[in-house]
Amino acid sequence: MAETHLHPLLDDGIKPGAAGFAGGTLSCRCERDQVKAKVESGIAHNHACGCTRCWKPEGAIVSVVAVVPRDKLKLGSNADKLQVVDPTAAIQRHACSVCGVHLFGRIENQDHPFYGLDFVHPELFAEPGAPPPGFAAFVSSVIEGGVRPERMDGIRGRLRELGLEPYDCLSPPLMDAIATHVAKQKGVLPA
Ligand SMILES: N[C@@H](CCC(=O)N[C@@H](CS)C(=O)NCC(=O)O)C(=O)O
Ligand SMILES: [Zn+2]
Ligand SMILES: [Zn+2]
Repeated sequence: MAETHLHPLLDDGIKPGAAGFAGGTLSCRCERDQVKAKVESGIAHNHACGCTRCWKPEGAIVSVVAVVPRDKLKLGSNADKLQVVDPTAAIQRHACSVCGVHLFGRIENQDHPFYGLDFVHPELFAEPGAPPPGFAAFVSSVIEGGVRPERMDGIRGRLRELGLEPYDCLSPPLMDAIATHVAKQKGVLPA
């Protein structure tokens, strides 16, 4: 059977991050006039995402995406090239209108469980050492991106081999965090 290529950051095995990784500069992939943003923080919840909305490099089956506090992300040069991909989505993905890379995704709805966090793709950091992904989310969604359903056993098997437990939504701790937020909003749990 053909090898399963998931993403350039995953295909050769997952490399550990550097202890002191504290963010750096994200760049789009234009040959010139790159859009840049500075992240003055480490990343959290790094994971592979199989959904159709997250940016992935050409040929990848999954994206790799993590979060940073939104107040730690500062836009830099050529930010005027950014466009919001889908203004109706919960995550407003700011994409370079020339190369298509999503520089960051932002949640503007203050009631959203993940409000305050921006989504970033760690492979866009100039600096090495970002902590590696720890699980895989929205794995069944790769079918919506055109992957044949017969490949799913191979894809989930490869993710497990890499130590990335595959989930078809988010991981249990993140699903619990979302449910807790909703329960507090509804008043069934104390705020
Ligand atoms: N099956 C859908 C799932 C999309 C989805 O729900 N993506 C998740 C993970 S990134 C999400 O939180 N999306 C919110 C958003 O895109 O605004 C697809 O693949 O398009
Ligand atoms: Zn670009
Ligand atoms: Zn996604």
